[in-house]
Amino acid sequence: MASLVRTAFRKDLFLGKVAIVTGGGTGIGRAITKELAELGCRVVIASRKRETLESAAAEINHTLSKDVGGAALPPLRVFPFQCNIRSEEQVEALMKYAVEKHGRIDYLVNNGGGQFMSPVSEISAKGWHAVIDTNLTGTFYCLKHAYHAWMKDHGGSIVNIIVDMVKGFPGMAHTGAARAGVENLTKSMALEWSPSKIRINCIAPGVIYSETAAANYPDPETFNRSLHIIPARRLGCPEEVSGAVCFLLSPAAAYITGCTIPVDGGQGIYRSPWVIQDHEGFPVELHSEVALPPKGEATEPGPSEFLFKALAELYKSKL
Ligand SMILES: CCCCCCCCC/C=C/C(=O)SCCNC(=O)CCNC(=O)[C@H](O)C(C)(C)COP(=O)(O)OP(=O)(O)OC[C@H]1O[C@@H](n2cnc3c(N)ncnc32)[C@H](O)[C@@H]1OP(=O)(O)O
Ligand SMILES: NC(=O)C1=CN([C@@H]2O[C@H](COP(=O)(O)OP(=O)(O)OC[C@H]3O[C@@H](n4cnc5c(N)ncnc54)[C@H](OP(=O)(O)O)[C@@H]3O)[C@@H](O)[C@H]2O)C=CC1
Repeated sequence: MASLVRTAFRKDLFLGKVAIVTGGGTGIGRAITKELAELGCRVVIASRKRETLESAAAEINHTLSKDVGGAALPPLRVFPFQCNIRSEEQVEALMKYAVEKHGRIDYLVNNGGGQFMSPVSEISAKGWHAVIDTNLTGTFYCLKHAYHAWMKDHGGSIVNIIVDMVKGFPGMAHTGAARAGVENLTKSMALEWSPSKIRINCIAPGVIYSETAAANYPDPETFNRSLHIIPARRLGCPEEVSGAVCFLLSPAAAYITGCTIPVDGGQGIYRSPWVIQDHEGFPVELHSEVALPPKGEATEPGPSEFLFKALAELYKSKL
């Protein structure tokens, strides 16, 4: 049976390599795991839910190519390991397992994470810590222990999955803060660890649909409602994040470190999903020589309509 895994890369790209993918049993992490394994890599998938990991590993192993260019590949290339990245002890055990059972850690993909929607004013201390501990501290534990267990002496390549938070992340500010922390940590690690030949980069996905991701939001239409902020005018697929991860891990990215690649259909350079409720406007607190014109109604969405009208007037006046 031909493999069910599609990839744009050479089939033996990661032959003989070992990767760890946190959150590798679902959504984006599952797509990354499938592609790495299809390209010959052995992949340890790590997260909290043992059953999810075990069934994902079995399903993926079943779909992979059995050989490359006529040479047989190991039939089992995905291995589950239960680990809560919020526990430093469990992360240390994960890295130990990878080195002892699989011999090396060439790649680390810090993908496990998540959050819930809430205005900042309503986030409890427990909820705040849950999100920071998962996304920022969990990533720190994985980085630190992959370094000590293997990469310090042998090099490696790391990809951290963050989010599109270039315009802040109102509505999910805790995760925006955590991921901005990861992005900055990435730059520090790129510099501190360059003598060890470790490359480390981030990918910032936009709105990527998967059933497990959507299940985290109370309204199933949450993702579709984001279409107006996406220039590509569709949601992203997990496989589109995976392709970028494989590129960053591969020798083709040998001169890339400390950077972030958005995989977001143009969302990052476009508008924020957040709607500012109209209000009377900030008070002018300085004495000004100008009197501002009376404030009109600021309706959203639609600033581009106003801009187009102004440009049309300008164009007409030049004819
Ligand atoms: C706007 C842009 C549009 C744009 C819309 C599109 C968005 C796309 C951008 C990003 C998309 C994605 O990331 S999609 C991927 C989503 N996947 C995930 O989030 C999976 C992983 N997530 C989680 O496990 C959880 O969300 C996370 C909070 C991180 C950890 O949960 P745990 O149950 O393990 O944590 P605990 O330690 O038990 O603490 C839970 C506490 O967190 C708080 N908490 C948890 N869920 C809560 C909730 N729904 N509402 C309030 N508070 C909550 C409470 O205080 C809980 O305490 P108690 O009150 O005592 O219970
Ligand atoms: N989908 C999207 O639009 C976007 C997603 N992202 C990020 O991409 C990553 C993958 O998300 P996605 O695939 O969409 O959603 P999923 O909910 O499918 O994936 C989240 C994964 O993280 C794992 N995870 C969560 N908490 C922990 C923990 N404490 N320890 C170990 N593993 C954990 C989960 O496994 P388990 O429950 O078994 O622990 C799960 O496999 C996340 O970091 C997410 O925030 C970023 C931007 C956009």
